[in-house]
Amino acid sequence: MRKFDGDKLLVATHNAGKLQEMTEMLAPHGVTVVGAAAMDLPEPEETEDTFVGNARIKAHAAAKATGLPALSDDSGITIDALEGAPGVYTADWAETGQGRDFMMAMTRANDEITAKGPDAPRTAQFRCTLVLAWPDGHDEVFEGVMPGTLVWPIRGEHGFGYDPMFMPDGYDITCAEMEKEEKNSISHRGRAVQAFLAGCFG
Ligand SMILES: O=c1nc[nH]c2c1ncn2[C@H]1C[C@H](O)[C@@H](COP(=O)(O)OP(=O)(O)OP(=O)(O)O)O1
Ligand SMILES: [Mg+2]
Repeated sequence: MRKFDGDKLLVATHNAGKLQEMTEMLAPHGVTVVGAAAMDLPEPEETEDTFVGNARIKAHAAAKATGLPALSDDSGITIDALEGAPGVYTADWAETGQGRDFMMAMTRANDEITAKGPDAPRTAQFRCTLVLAWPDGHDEVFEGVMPGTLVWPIRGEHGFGYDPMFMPDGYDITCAEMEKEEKNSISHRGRAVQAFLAGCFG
């Protein structure tokens, strides 16, 4: 596996919540995170139908544009009662034309599960694929999963996206009720970052 040997890492995301979590998780390892917006990078179209496909698009676009290694994150939620939906379309469910509305997206998720009947499982997984791409076209892929249950009504003010409806296995609070360190220690993104650190450092 190719090593990352810089001290500044371009994280190819326009999502402020992801960027904050990456910064918190990588700072203790001496890595300074720079986001896509700070580098004036455009937001590429995510035209693939897999997490790894879209993560590759974002990482390679940023690496080519800057000449620096770039780490992207493609993530989302897979709901068992909905055969894995919204999956790679997790962000699309929140799209309104005037920005994203995650209350609308979470309501849709709850409504679609409820429509499956009282016995439908409420289990789901948060999934994260990280791709580290270099300007020469090489890349490395890392994945993380967090299993849990979708609760209704939503609870908590922390985090972002679907955090207020996601209760990780082994917890009786949602990701939006956790301290950020706690979420990072068990989350899909946290697990993928651990794999990245184990694979690309040292
Ligand atoms: O820890 C999480 N807690 C709550 N919600 C989350 C999480 N992780 C992903 N999600 C949801 C919201 C996000 O909008 C979508 C991913 O969509 P995705 O295209 O990968 O990210 P994005 O468009 O927000 O930012 P970008 O593509 O610039 O990295 O899944
Ligand atoms: Mg996106």
